[in-house]
Parts: sequence; structure tokens; C-alpha cells
Amino acid sequence: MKIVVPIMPKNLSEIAKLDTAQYANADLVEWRADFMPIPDLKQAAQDIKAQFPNQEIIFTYRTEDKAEPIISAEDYTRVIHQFSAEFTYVDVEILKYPGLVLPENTVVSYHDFTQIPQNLPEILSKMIASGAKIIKFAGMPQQQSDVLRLMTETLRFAEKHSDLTLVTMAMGELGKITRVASDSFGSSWTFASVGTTSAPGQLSLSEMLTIREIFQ
Ligand SMILES: O=C1C[C@@](O)(C(=O)O)C[C@@H](O)[C@@H]1O
Repeated sequence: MKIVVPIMPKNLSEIAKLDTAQYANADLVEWRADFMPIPDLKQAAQDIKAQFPNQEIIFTYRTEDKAEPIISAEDYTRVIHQFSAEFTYVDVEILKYPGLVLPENTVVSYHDFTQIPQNLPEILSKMIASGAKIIKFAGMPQQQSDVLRLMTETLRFAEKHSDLTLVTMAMGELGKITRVASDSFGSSWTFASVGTTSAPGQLSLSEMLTIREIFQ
């Protein structure tokens, strides 16, 4: 499994102060651009690429976790197309912005911060139908059986679509097992943190590196 570590800078000076050595063992860095003002993103993109010259970077502008809209659909589309060209991957919330023409390097994603929905297979199928090659789902389990359901459905889809990269996780304490055992049920990436977590239940990068060593 690949270990992805998010960064969530709120301004350019936070980017300048990043201790990038701490991220050296991550397979991918995810830039959560939704913490910064849109007019600063262009400069921020240059600064982030300069800070991580040897690492693959995912550009993510997360809107699904915000109570109030932070961006219009037009601006979201513009931002996605502008930055997809600059980074290894771009995260697209395709079910929320269905008209968006997907760049080649898209990771389609869907988040549910309240549950692991019963229609998880339908959600995964819709994301697969978008044509993207990397499919990501994160949900919040309410009980242990939700966690097992997520793992079972992921494995079923991974076996059926071996040409795709599937990434799924259950968030929060209950879901932690999905972050450490992703390889065993067909999920290819796991998200870990350096300092602040970008979602509940993430383990630290150093914990995750140890766990990966144990399981390999
Ligand atoms: O999609 C994901 C997964 C995630 O929500 C998690 O649960 O680790 C963390 C986000 O930063 C990332 O964009």
C-alpha cells in the first residue's frame, strides 16, 4: 500500500515553514488546497512543488466536508483544470460536480461524514462509470459491521476491477483498522499524518511505516 500524507497550509508562510524532511518517507503528498484563499493558490502551487521536488503530489480542493459552500461549481471546475496540469494527481468530487470533464490524472472521490452508506456499491459503481482510474471513498462508520461492510464491498470491487486503483477507508476510531489493513481488502492507498490529521482516525506516518513493515 502507498502511504499518502496530507499538508494543509493556510497561507504562503506556512508553506515556507514546512519541515519537508518529515515527509520524506511518504509515497505521496496530498496538498489540501481548500485551506487557502483561492487567489493565493497559483503562488502556493509553485512553492509546494519547490518544497517537494522529488515527491508525487495530489492536488485536492475538498468541498464535501464544509457546512457552507466555499466555492462555486464554475470556480471548482476552473481550479481543478488549472492545477491538474501541475501535479501528479488531482482529486475530483465527481458526484457533486457531475458535469466536470475529468483530467487524465484524476482521483475521483466521495466522502460521507455521517455513515457508511447502504448504497456504497452504487456510489463506487457511479465513480467507476466516470472513467477515472483511481477511485476513492471515505465514510464514517457507526458500528463495527459498517467497517466490515466497507472492507467486503471494497474487496468485491477490487477483484472485479483489477485494472483500477481502489482507495477506501472508514474514518474515526472504529475505522482505524481499515487504515492499517488496506492491503488485505483491496485498498491501495492509506492516509497518514505528520502533525495535524486531515480526517479522524489517521495514524501518524511513523506508525504507518512500522505497520507496513510488519505486514510486508
Ligand atoms: O480523501 C481523503 C481521505 C481522508 O478523508 C481520510 O479519511 O484519510 C483524508 C483527506 O485528506 C483525503 O482527501
